[in-house]
Amino acid sequence: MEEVDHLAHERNKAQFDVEAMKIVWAGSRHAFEVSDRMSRLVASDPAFRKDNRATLSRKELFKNTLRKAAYAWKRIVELHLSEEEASKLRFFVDEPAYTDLHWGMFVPAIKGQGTDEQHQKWLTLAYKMQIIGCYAQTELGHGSNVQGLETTATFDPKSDEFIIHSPTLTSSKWWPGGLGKVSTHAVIYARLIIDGRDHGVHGFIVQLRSLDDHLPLPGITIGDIGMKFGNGAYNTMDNGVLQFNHVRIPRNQMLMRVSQVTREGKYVQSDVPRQLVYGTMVYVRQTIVSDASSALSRAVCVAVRYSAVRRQFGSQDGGPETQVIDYKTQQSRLFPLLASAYAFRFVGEWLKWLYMDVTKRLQANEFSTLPEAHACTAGLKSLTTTATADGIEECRKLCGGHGYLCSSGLPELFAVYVPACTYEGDNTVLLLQVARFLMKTVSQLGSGKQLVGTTAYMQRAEHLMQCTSDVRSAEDWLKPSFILEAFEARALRLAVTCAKNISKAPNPEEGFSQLSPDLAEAAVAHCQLIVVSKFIDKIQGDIDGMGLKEQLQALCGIYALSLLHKHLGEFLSTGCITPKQAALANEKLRSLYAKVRPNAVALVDAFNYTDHFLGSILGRYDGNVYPKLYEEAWKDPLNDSVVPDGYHEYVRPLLKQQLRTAKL
Ligand SMILES: CCCCCCCC/C=C\CCCC(=O)SCCNC(=O)CCNC(=O)[C@H](O)C(C)(C)COP(=O)(O)OP(=O)(O)OC[C@H]1O[C@@H](n2cnc3c(N)ncnc32)[C@H](O)[C@@H]1OP(=O)(O)O
Ligand SMILES: Cc1cc2nc3c(=O)[nH]c(=O)nc-3n(C[C@H](O)[C@H](O)[C@H](O)COP(=O)(O)OP(=O)(O)OC[C@H]3O[C@@H](n4cnc5c(N)ncnc54)[C@H](O)[C@@H]3O)c2cc1C
Repeated sequence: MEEVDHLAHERNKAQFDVEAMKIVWAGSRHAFEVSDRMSRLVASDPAFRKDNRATLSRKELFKNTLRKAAYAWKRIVELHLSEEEASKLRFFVDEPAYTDLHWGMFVPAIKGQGTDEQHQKWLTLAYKMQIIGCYAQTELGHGSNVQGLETTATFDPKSDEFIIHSPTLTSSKWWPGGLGKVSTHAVIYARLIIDGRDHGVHGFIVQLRSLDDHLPLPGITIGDIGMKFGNGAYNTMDNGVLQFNHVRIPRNQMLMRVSQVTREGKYVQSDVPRQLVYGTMVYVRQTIVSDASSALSRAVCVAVRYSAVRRQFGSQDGGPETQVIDYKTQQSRLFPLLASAYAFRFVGEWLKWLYMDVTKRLQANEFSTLPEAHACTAGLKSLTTTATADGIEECRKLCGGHGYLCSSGLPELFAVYVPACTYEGDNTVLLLQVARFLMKTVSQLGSGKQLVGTTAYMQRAEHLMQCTSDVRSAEDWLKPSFILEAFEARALRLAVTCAKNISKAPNPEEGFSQLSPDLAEAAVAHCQLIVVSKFIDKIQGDIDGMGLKEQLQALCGIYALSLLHKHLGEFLSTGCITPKQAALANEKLRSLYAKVRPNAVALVDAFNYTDHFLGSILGRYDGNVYPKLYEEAWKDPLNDSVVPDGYHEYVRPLLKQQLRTAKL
């Protein structure tokens, strides 16, 4: 049968070159080609089928994930895929698995915190998957407060070993992905004790299970922590619990790049800052920002396509009803999310650059940009994951009732995504890290110290603290200088107000604690400024292709002005803009929605997602939603029989009883 593109009329309206936008979205032609090839490879292989996840039991689900992970590895080896291709392939398999932690945290922890000899020994095994590792930091009693971890690693000079021990119930490792059922090894974080002295938290490589029969090694108790939120979803992952009972490991299994313990039991702190023990978290937070753009763009792709297919009300003379995407309220909820997906993509690209830059500097023992890298990764991880989790849920609502069906793909996407607001640092805790960094920076204002990087704008404090916006027309709100000034002034004024209020407290710690809700808002304002400014930088760079710049300018305007609208109270109360200018911003926003409307479907096509990856009937490329939804309903196991199991036991007797009562 001939395939019909129900969205062809939408695609024909596009005013830009979609193929060129695909390259911009991917980051480069090379990145696009790799991504495109890997997504097709996965989509065309029935072994990677994923449409049955919601109906599997936990055990079936988990075994299925093990099968897919093994098969993915087989294909990676057979096809001699590069690291970049392999990681894209795993991404498109789209199923959380122990391999995420092996490649995403275990390997980077050893790379970042291990010595050359440790790299030689452990990375060689890990790269071939001859050992499988996880990242075991969090405990039952402490996650956010890493310095509060209780597991101990006591040096025994007689045997030249560390004794790893869980002294309390709350010191049980709890949550690490891959730990519960699969990992043979872990990088664990424990307090280093030498001669009774506590040297704080350090990383150690510990073997957990036998490489022969997979049983836990002596002294190790290990298991899965149980079902998590949602059907399918993150339950493909074996988040685990782990207790140590005086487990011995050789001294050379402490990760010794940051500090060392000698044969004699001497603790040696190198020039490298202690905070590098937290380095893996900086790396992963940076990857989480790019992942946010992937998750949000996926939900937005579903909601945009479905909003163009769905019609309600407004039929004139028996003609078709209105496409719901034409309702201004739908646009005002949907287009800021579309714009955010692009914004997070570009800020993620920049953050990757920042991370690579700081890594190069660290290798050359230059540590000055580490605090900024920490603040940016922490803050942007927090900002983008919060917005993405909320955005996925909004997309579900934008799809009305059908969005609540598993076959829309949105419930599972939400359930898989929402822990990103907690893992790798609770989002509020991370904002407070940014706030600390901001308070330090504000305290340096006027000291003559040159501010660089993302706080460079504070250098113009004198102007930004007293300026009022020069915006006179709605059109002015498209000028980057006006947008930037408003966002800079708001961020700086919120931070300076916090600093002033903290200084009134009996001591800075008490002040910080009292002001923490305001500090978190100041941190959000600073992070939003970063996203807006990186979007503007992107547009001002090399963008080739018909109509691309215009579309990106419109999206950038929508991102910035919808934030201005959402946080209007802050922009007005800090005196950065006037109510009249706020009204002009809203006027501009409305015209930008109208500009994006004919391009909306093409703008989500530019994500280049296969139907397999989207996993959504509502978001199908061809828009053929209704027949497929109808077809899918009949596949539900509940429809295997006409009369359901349980009818004769529980329904029939009720009906009979009512018949008897009726006769009486
Ligand atoms: C392609 C691969 C993708 C892989 C993706 C895999 C994803 C898989 C999915 C899930 C995995 C989830 C894994 C996890 O969740 S692992 C556990 C994560 N845990 C956390 O994030 C804990 C959060 N807590 C902390 O980070 C810290 O405890 C803290 C909140 C920062 C506080 O720490 P501490 O008490 O030591 O710090 P202070 O506030 O006193 O700060 C001391 C100074 O250190 C600086 N600092 C803090 N952290 C860092 C850092 N990471 N890097 C650099 N510097 C840091 C801080 O700013 C202070 O500096 P100052 O100059 O002010 O003294
Ligand atoms: C799906 C998933 C996967 C995970 N994978 C791993 C893994 O692989 N390895 C690993 O080691 N860990 C892992 N974790 C653990 C995760 O990193 C922690 O749960 C996370 O860091 C949050 O810490 P917490 O649970 O202690 O939260 P808590 O700190 O107990 O947070 C509870 C509440 O207290 C608030 N709060 C806490 N401290 C402060 C403060 N100072 N100021 C203001 N408010 C505060 C928080 O905002 C939050 O609202 C995973 C967690 C999840 C959910």
